[in-house]
Amino acid sequence: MKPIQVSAAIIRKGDFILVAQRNHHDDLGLKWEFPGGKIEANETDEECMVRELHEEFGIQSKVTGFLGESTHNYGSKIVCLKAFFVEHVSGEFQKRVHQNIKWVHVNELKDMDWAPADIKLVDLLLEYLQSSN
Ligand SMILES: Nc1nc2c([nH]c(=O)n2[C@@H]2O[C@H](COP(=O)(O)OP(=O)(O)OP(=O)(O)O)[C@@H](O)[C@H]2O)c(=O)[nH]1
Repeated sequence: MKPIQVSAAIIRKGDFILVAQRNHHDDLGLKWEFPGGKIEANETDEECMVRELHEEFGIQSKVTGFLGESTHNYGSKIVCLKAFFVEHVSGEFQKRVHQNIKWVHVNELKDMDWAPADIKLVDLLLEYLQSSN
């Protein structure tokens, strides 16, 4: 099975990170994720990131760095998630596709009910934040 390539955004405001809850109608409904989505043909990971954030929230953004990746086998599909640090450039966040979106303090990230592929990314993010303090 070929992994599905997905870009996921780490958007930070001080000690808070933007997290999104998958719509109850969707696969992995009500699990929390980092916003983003599947890479389309002829698109780089970074272009995908900016496009998805515009589609999902109506914002303009730019990718400022790469955190790391997590590959998870869901049985019916394998997802390769690449997490990027993203800066919010302009526009109000609008909740267009998710059940919920919220800013969560970094100390509370571990307590969220994450999509399984994201658990490794949360660990990478916490390590990164500890080492950059
Ligand atoms: N955007 C995003 N997708 C994630 C994360 N973690 C994770 O397992 N995924 C999976 O990666 C895929 C992302 O595709 P998408 O966001 O475009 O999702 P979708 O609901 O349209 O997918 P579908 O076509 O499988 O229904 C989904 O299968 C989703 O379950 C995450 O943190 N962010």
